[in-house]
Amino acid sequence: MNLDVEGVDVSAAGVRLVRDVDVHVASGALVGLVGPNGSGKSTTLRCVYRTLRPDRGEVRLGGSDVSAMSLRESARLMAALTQESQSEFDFTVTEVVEMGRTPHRGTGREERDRAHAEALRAVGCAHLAERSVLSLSGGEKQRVLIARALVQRPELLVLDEPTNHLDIRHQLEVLSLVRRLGMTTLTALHDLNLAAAWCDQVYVLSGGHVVAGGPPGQVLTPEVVGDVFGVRAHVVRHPDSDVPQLLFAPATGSGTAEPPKG
Ligand SMILES: Nc1ncnc2c1ncn2[C@@H]1O[C@H](COP(=O)(O)OP(=O)(O)OP(=O)(O)O)[C@@H](O)[C@H]1O
Repeated sequence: MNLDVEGVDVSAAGVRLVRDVDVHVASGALVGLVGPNGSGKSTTLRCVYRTLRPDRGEVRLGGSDVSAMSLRESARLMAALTQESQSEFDFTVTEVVEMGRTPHRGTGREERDRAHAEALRAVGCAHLAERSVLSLSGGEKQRVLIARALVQRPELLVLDEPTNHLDIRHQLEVLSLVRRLGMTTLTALHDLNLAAAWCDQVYVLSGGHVVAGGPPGQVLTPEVVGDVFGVRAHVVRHPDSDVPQLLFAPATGSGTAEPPKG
């Protein structure tokens, strides 16, 4: 199911947070939102999963305006893994995953148990079912939260920094899992190289506005990265996959010390 964010403006406390944001995610595509801190990535995602209401513009899922849907209806269609998703409560993994079934309450116990088991298997966490989430590593916790999103059986996955706090192996595991699932996915990512390697399309936000969008190789150029992030970037090709990857250095004359030469 495709997602279209069109001409979205959002304000809070009288301040415009994002302006005229257009983002399109084709059915089954993995699309990344990148940009500096405070550029509007989470705000855009919040409009999609409906914790913020745009002042102007529209969010459409499968061609239907989400604001015309009941919250239950849109919760059945999309699942979000947000910055606020981490729980500090002593729930078991199964209990956390069960929370994802809330929009489907009323379905039989058998179907519910099957959905939980399937989701935990998909993220490689079936063996953790009875563990307290408080005892899990950051990577395990993140995968359990993805399982919670999966039991919703959503058409759209919305992820806000799913690789936050994960070591490199777990970052790659989480993105490879998302890729394998083949679901329509919109994700905010800080790491430009992860976005370049895993996303079909990337949108670059700066100051609450989309400044570039398209395939990573066309969008994450030294010029765009230099303008938006204020650093020098060089593009190289990954020797295994040939995807574009970026090497960074402080902008000339930025006053930032150069790293020591080897
Ligand atoms: N409820 C709010 N009231 C006022 N300002 C807000 C509110 N929510 C977000 N902002 C501001 O809007 C801007 C965009 O925030 P947002 O969280 O979308 O950025 P981001 O790109 O996700 O940043 P980060 O990379 O730091 O997570 C920031 O300047 C933030 O302080």
